[in-house]
Amino acid sequence: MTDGRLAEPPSSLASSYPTATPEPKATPQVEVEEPADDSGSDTEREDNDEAPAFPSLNSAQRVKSSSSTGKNDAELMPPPPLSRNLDPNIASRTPGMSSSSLGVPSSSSLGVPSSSSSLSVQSTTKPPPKPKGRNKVALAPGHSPLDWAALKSSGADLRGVPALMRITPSVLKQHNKRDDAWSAFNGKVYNITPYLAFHPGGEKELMRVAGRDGTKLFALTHAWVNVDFMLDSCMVGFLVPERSS
Ligand code: HEM
Repeated sequence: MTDGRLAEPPSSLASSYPTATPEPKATPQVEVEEPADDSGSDTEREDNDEAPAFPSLNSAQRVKSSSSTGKNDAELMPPPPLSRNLDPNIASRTPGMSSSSLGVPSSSSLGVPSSSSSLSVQSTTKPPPKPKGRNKVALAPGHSPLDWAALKSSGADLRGVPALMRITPSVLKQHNKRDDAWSAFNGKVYNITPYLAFHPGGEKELMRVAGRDGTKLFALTHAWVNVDFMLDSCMVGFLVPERSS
């Protein structure tokens, strides 16, 4: 059995661990005066009252490791981040903080306007502004752009004239009815009657240029539309100035 002496380090060992336990000689000098009824060897009793070192100074735990944790640096848990910028907790991020340090492209680099917070979600519920002066209409069945492409390449006569003509503004003006509508675009005159029901902007809009030069209005509405390609099979001639007589 242990009698307390076993836990007491030999004087040689104690001197080799100066910081592990208080100096054995310092404390006993104080405590030896307090117990008055103790008998026997004073020196031994002083040592017995001393709390044993735990783990024992010569224990296997102490021997096998040079550090107090028994683990080397590689086995230890890494220290907490020094800066909260590195904190993966989203709630701790400050608004507008650069996210480049987190490996995330910043909103400004993506062309996304930043609001109060770089992490805020941009609202996508706002509808885009409706362009003014433009309004597509619902085309009747069989009158889609594909249907028009099929019709104009079918070989059907969409011109209504045997050959291309020289057309003056006064002559053009005579063709301003729905069933006989001509219009000039970029110096070329087209029979627009066959295209009326296929026009995505509606018959009414297209009839605004019937019997006159529609170049300006066409360019103001949809300059990207290729009228030459759309109405090539409807061409009736070229717009020329009035004859001076
Ligand atoms: C005969 C010549 C014309 C042709 C071949 C033509 C053709 C077209 C085409 C292909 C579109 C669809 C455009 C798109 O989806 O981006 C369109 C739309 C439209 N067009 Fe024309 N167009 C002609 C003349 C006109 C004229 C003279 C007007 C005059 C006011 C007009 C008013 C419109 C409108 C308001 C739309 C609806 C645009 C939209 O909201 O997307 N078009 N047209």
